[in-house]
Amino acid sequence: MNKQVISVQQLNKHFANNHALKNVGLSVEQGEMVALLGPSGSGKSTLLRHLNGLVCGDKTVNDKPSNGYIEVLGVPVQKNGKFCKTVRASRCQTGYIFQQFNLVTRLSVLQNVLIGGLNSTPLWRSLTGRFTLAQKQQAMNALERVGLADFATQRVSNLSGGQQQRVAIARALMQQAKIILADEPIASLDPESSRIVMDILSDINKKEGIAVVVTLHQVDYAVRYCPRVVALKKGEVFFDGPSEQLDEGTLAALYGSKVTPPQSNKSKTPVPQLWAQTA
Ligand SMILES: Nc1ncnc2c1ncn2[C@@H]1O[C@H](COP(=O)(O)OP(=O)(O)OP(=O)(O)O)[C@@H](O)[C@H]1O
Repeated sequence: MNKQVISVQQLNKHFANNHALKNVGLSVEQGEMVALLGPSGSGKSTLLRHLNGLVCGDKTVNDKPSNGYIEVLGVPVQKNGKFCKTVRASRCQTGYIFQQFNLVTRLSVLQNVLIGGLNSTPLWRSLTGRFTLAQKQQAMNALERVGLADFATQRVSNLSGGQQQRVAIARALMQQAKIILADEPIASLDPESSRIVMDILSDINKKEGIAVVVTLHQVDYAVRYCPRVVALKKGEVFFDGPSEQLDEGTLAALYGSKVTPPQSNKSKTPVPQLWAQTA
């Protein structure tokens, strides 16, 4: 049996009176590629941010102390609505990809990738920007991996959105992330750039065995790239299973409107049509 890399138990999160996550439980094993689906506002980003220790769950549930617990890569992230001391250790091993790339656009592509290795760099080297030859080689390898080695010296601001997202993935590789959490990584990209970014994430998942959890609005991309789908609805886990089991009825109940399920996730042809949800 594969090692469990993410464990979420009884997670609740309120924002004032808004119950954004309701008793969420989730378990992800090493090597899995999981799509997180659900209508807008269903809690996908909030759940990802909890996994990365950016947000803490509720301390109490119905006036009783919460039993909420999150563990990532065997390291406790938060327990009973409080961060654990080990949260930083887990964050160092977690690559986080944002919709808006989160790069330093005035720096070069290579410098942005090198930033991914800062956790393993002494402070004085980080502050002076003096990276070792080995680190530069590692960063170049990461850029090679996402097909951007030729862009290493370019300013990030000169790159397209799709290319910038590939730099963000290279940065996660430089970080030697053991899992990747990607929050709507293709939401602002055109279909061709989206395909390239999803191909790269899928390749990293398959070749390195890195678990990937990716929030998506496009059901077709989820089915094509992710063998497993977890769908949230109004903060609750509504569906958790093989993506091929996402039928028309399930999708209609999830999104509250008719959504045609893609034919097959085995198809090698380009993703033909987007079933983007804006509910
Ligand atoms: N920092 C915050 N402060 C207050 N409310 C928040 C905050 N973050 C999220 N919420 C609320 O929590 C709920 C879940 O939001 P979340 O962004 O997780 O949904 P989502 O499924 O990722 O949506 P989308 O697909 O539109 O990004 C929403 O009602 C949102 O308004």
